[in-house]
Amino acid sequence: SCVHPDRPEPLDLHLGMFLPTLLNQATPEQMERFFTPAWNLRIIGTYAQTEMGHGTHLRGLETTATFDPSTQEFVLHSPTISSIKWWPGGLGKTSNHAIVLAQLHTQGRCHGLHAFIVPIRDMDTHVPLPGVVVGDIGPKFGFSEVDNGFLKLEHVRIPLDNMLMKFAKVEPDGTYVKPPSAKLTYGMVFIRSMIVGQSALALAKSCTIAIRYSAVRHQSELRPGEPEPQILNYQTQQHKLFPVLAAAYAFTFVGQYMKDTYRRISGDIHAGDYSQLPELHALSAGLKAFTTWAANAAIEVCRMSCGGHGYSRSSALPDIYVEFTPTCTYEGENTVMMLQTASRYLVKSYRQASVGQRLQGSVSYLSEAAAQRLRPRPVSGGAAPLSTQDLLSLVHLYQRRAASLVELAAKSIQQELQRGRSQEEAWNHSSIDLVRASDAHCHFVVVKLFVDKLEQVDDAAVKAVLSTLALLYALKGLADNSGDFLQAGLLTVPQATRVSARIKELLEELRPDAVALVDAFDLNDRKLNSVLGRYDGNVYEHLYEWARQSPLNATEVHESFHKYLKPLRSRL
Ligand SMILES: CCCCC/C=C\C/C=C\C/C=C\C=C\C(=O)SCCNC(=O)CCNC(=O)[C@H](O)C(C)(C)COP(=O)(O)OP(=O)(O)OC[C@H]1O[C@@H](n2cnc3c(N)ncnc32)[C@H](O)[C@@H]1OP(=O)(O)O
Ligand SMILES: Cc1cc2nc3c(=O)[nH]c(=O)nc-3n(C[C@H](O)[C@H](O)[C@H](O)COP(=O)(O)OP(=O)(O)OC[C@H]3O[C@@H](n4cnc5c(N)ncnc54)[C@H](O)[C@@H]3O)c2cc1C
Repeated sequence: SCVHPDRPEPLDLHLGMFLPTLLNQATPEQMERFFTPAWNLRIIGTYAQTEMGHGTHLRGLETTATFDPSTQEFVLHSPTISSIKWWPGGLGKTSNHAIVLAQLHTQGRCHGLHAFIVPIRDMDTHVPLPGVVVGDIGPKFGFSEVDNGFLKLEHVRIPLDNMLMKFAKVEPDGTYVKPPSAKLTYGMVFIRSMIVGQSALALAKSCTIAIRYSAVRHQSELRPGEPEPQILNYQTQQHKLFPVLAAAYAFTFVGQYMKDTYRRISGDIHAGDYSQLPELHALSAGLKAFTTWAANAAIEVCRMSCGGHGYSRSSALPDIYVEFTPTCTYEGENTVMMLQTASRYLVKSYRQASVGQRLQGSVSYLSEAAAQRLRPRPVSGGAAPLSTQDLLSLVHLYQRRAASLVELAAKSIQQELQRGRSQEEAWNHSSIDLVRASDAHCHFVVVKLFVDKLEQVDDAAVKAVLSTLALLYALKGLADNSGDFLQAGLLTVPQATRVSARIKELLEELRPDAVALVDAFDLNDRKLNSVLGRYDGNVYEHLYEWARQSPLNATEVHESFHKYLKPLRSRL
């Protein structure tokens, strides 16, 4: 990042996971011994959890850490080819330490996954230590700046005090002391919470580039005989880009909320109050999946809306995509995260609400829905009147859609059980519904947070344009998911038609402010690194200059002419 901020780099894992894991799971003595040198880059670490055979299924990880009381050491070992640690960033060539997640064995019993600090390279020569086989996993889709690596441990011995023991402990005689909560050793909640903000940044960069370029690009004919219009004047171009702009603002507010919530709840956890950990896990897992999936798709929309020049690396959009897309996989594969939110939180909350429990936090609406189910349904049974102007009524609509889909998933599980399926099979045969329920829950949270944020805006003009963006975000989501709302009886076909018409009006309303709204992200040219997204709009001259710098243009006649073309001609 000394060359360019935001590009992935080998130290990302050291900064983004190694240090935070020490902060969350090291004892004060371990902080002294490891954090200080790690902060000064004497120790450079990574977070080695995933193995060749397992990434999602943590309980299936095979690396072992066996306590040897005779020497007061743990023996770290990779017992199978599939147990080789695979993927950790900075592992291949950069790190000299790793936090290794391994199955802890002591006094003949396995106590599950725990974290161990394992030196892997000599601190002075950087040569791999005895018993350590380490290297890079080879070229990837992107992330070429990062040495994602493999690590094979052959009976490597580390001191007892290298197990991160803030929560769980192993006594010198090998006695295992349980953590106050088994959930504390999972980790990853911090980085998932941070990724929500990364989704917002990726969206802000992409729509800044695409909207600025769409304001300077003139193409085709809108009215015969008139000059070629800005492509931003085409309704289809607005329909592609303005919802992305709205999502960029929405996710910025959600990212701030996620950071604040993480800070608040992790403070409670450090004070010994674990009661909010399930909400934090469910929210961070769900919003990480929801925002990265949405941003991943939107970056491609922005690239394609720039035509051929969008495909050029000069636009920066290919790099933004290649660097962002693994967020849908790492830190918890998105489908699995959505299932976590649904199975470990939403369905559990639905069942609690169904027996009259008053729920708090982001699922409090499920209590309302449960109470609603007990009240007699209105005879009409039809959808409530729809306002395409009133944001609060739209928030309520999203809330009811989420409640409906959570109920649908819970009932699906019930029906599968009644068909005689086992618990596990019943859940698996309802997993499509579970993912839909999580998606709808997260969508409601995003819409609600966007509207809540407007209450904090004092400037009338800013509030007006943000309200227009919030309306567009909510109505576009309603149109894109109209099946859910129709199926839940929350929308009629005439209302869906009105929504489409209102979206067109909002696109027109936003057109005059579109460039100002992306300028407001205040992403300077160095951060954007995009010829198409330049603040001065001077695209063509800089595009030509950028091409001229291409290494292929270092010589007028490329050596390939003499090496291949000319000899080929002589043989024809
Ligand atoms: C600083 C800004 C960032 C800039 C960038 C910096 C760095 C770059 C960072 C990242 C990119 C590069 C690196 C990427 C790193 C990685 O990818 S690290 C590896 C990530 N791997 C995963 O996330 C694994 C995903 N799998 C799992 O989490 C578990 O297998 C899963 C939860 C899916 C299932 O585990 P299992 O043991 O089967 O649990 P259960 O489903 O049975 O649940 C048991 C209970 O535990 C609760 N729980 C589960 N996970 C957590 C958690 N993380 N936190 C808290 N609680 C958790 C769950 O709710 C259950 O609770 P109940 O029993 O229901 O009460
Ligand atoms: C760029 C990059 C950087 C990474 N950096 C690190 C790192 O620094 N440290 C580290 O430890 N790891 C790292 N990883 C690994 C990453 O965490 C894993 O790839 C991720 O957790 C997914 O696990 P997996 O690859 O085993 O995929 P799998 O879990 O095998 O997923 C494959 C498919 O199976 C599906 N699936 C799996 N389980 C279930 C289920 N229970 N229900 C339904 N469907 C399921 C998934 O949805 C997916 O479609 C990195 C990965 C990438 C791409």
